[in-house]
Amino acid sequence: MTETLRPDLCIVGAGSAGLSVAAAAAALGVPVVLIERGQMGGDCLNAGCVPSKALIAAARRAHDIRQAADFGLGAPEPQVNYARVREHVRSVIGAIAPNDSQARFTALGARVVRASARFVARDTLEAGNVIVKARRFVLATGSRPAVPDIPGLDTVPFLTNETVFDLTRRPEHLVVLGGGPVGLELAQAHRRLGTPVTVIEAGRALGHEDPELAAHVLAALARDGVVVREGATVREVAGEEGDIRLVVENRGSRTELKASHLLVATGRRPVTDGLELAAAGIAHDEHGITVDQHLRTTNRRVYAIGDCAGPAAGGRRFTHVASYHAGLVIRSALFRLRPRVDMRAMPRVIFTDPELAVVGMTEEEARADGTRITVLRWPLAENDRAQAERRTEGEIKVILGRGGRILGCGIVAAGAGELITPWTLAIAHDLKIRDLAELTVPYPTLSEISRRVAMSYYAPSAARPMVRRLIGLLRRFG
Ligand SMILES: Cc1cc2nc3c(=O)[nH]c(=O)nc-3n(C[C@H](O)[C@H](O)[C@H](O)COP(=O)(O)OP(=O)(O)OC[C@H]3O[C@@H](n4cnc5c(N)ncnc54)[C@H](O)[C@@H]3O)c2cc1C
Ligand SMILES: NC(=O)c1ccc[n+]([C@@H]2O[C@H](COP(=O)([O-])OP(=O)(O)OC[C@H]3O[C@@H](n4cnc5c(N)ncnc54)[C@H](O)[C@@H]3O)[C@@H](O)[C@H]2O)c1
Repeated sequence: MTETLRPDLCIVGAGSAGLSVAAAAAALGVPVVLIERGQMGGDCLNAGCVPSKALIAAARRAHDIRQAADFGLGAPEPQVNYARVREHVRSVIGAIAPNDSQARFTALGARVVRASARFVARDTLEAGNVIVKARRFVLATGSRPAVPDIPGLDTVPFLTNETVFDLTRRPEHLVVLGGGPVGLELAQAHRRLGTPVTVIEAGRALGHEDPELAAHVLAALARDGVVVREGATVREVAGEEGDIRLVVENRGSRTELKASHLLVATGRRPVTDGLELAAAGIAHDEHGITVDQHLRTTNRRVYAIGDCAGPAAGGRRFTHVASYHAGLVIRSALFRLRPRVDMRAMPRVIFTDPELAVVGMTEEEARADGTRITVLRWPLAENDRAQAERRTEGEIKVILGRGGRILGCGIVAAGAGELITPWTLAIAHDLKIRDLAELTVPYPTLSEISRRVAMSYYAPSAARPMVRRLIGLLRRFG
C-alpha cells in the first residue's frame, strides 16, 4: 500500500551531505524524510575517506617498521597480510557506522526510507511505496568514479574506490590510472603494504596543486618505490583477471605494461540516474546538478549539495564541503536566510605521507588574480621536531596580499592536515601575518613552522639600516 508523507524537508541520499542536513533538521524538531537506496553513510564511510584513511594508517605502520633502523632499532621486514588489513579497514568502518545508521537517524526523529527516489512532479517524489510531498527537497546523491573511454577497458576486470578496499590478497603489480588524490593516496598505501605500484597520469600528477608543493609528495612517493609516469596515455587495455595488459603512450612512444590489478582513479561523475530530474524541472549536466550560489536548483523548492552539486557549489568534492553545504541549506530552508557559497577559507588535504594541505589561494591563483603578492616559505628541515622524527620532507608556503593580508597557505608535512587549521582561521577572519608571528607555539612542535614562516616576513625589515639605527639610538637611553 502506498503511503503519502508531507514533511518539511525531504533529503535524498544518506551520505556525508544528506546526513548532515538530516541531523541538524531533526535536532531542530523539523519533520524530515531521509531516503537512501544503498548503504547508510554513503561513499565517505563505505568507500572513501574512512577505508582509505584506515588503509593508509596500516601502510604507515608497515613503513615505520621499515624505517626502524634509522632510529637504532632492529626490526624484520613487516609481514603484511592483506586479508587481516582488510579486517582492520572493515572494523574501522564498523566502529563509525553507528553514527550514520538508520537506527540513529530514526531515534533522532527522521523517517528513513530505504529505496531509490525519483521525482514524479515538481513537488512530489516517489521512493518504494512512499510518496513524499515536501515543502523543500535536498538532493545529496553524491558521485561515482568516472571511467575513461579507453578501448578494451570494459572487457577487463578493474578496481575503483568501490571495490579496492575488498582486496584480500596482495596484488602482484597494481597499476593505478590517475595521479589525483584518490590515485596517489592508494598508490602509496599499497606500495607500503608491499605491492609494486605504477601510476599512469595523463597530465601532471597532483595537477590541481602548486607544483612546488606537489614535488615534495612525488619525491616521497618515489622514495617509497611508487613509479609515477606523467604525461602518459593508455591507448588500449586487454587481458583477464590477474593478467591485464595496457598499451601506454608516452611522448610518442608506445610500451606495454602488465598488471595483476588495475585501479581506475580518474575523477568523479555526479550521480543523477533514476532521479527523473526533468519531471521536477531540475537542470543538470555532466558537472552536476545546476545550482546557484545559494545551492538552489532550477526548481526553487529543491536544493542540491555535496558531490552531486554543480560548479557553483564550489567545485570541490570533500566530506567537509558536504557538511558546509548542509549548514547553508539549513539556514536557507529553515531560517529563510540567503547565505552564499564562499570557498575562500575551505581547506583541502591529500593524505599521502607527507600530507599536502591547502587553504585559500595558491601562488598561481593569486598571480592570475592580478594581486601584488609576497610569497613566504619555510622548509620543514629547519624544524627541530621534524628532525627528531626524521620526517623533514616538506615546507610551508604562504601567500600574502597588501599589508600582510593572508591569502593562502600550503603545507607539505607529516600531519599537514592538522597544521592547516590556524591558517584556515586566519583566512576566515581576515587576519594579518602579524597575528601568526605573534603567536607563542610550544617547542618542539611542527606547529612552529607556522610561526617561523610568519616571522620571516619581518626579516628584510630587521636588516634595514634605519631599524638598526633606531635600536642604536634607543640603546643610549640605557
Ligand atoms: C577514495 C576516496 C577517498 C576520499 N577521501 C576523502 C577524505 O579523506 N576527506 C574528504 O573530505 N573527502 C574525501 N573523499 C570525498 C568524499 O568521500 C565525498 O566528498 C563525500 O563522500 C561526498 O558525500 P555526499 O553525501 O555528497 O555523497 P555520497 O557519500 O556519495 O552519498 C550519496 C548517497 O546518495 C545515495 N543515492 C544516490 N541516488 C539516490 C537515489 N535516487 N535515491 C536514494 N538514494 C540515492 C547513494 O546511495 C549514496 O549513499 C574521498 C573520496 C574517495 C572516492
Ligand atoms: N584527501 C581527500 O580529501 C580526498 C581523497 C581522495 C579523493 N578526494 C575527492 O575525490 C575527488 C576525486 O579524486 P580523483 O583523484 O579520483 O580525481 P581527480 O580529478 O582529482 O584526479 C584524477 C586524475 O586522473 C587523471 N586522468 C584522467 N583521465 C585519465 C586517463 N584516461 N589516464 C590517465 N590519467 C587520467 C587526471 O589528469 C587527474 O590528474 C577529489 O577531487 C577529491 O574531491 C578527496
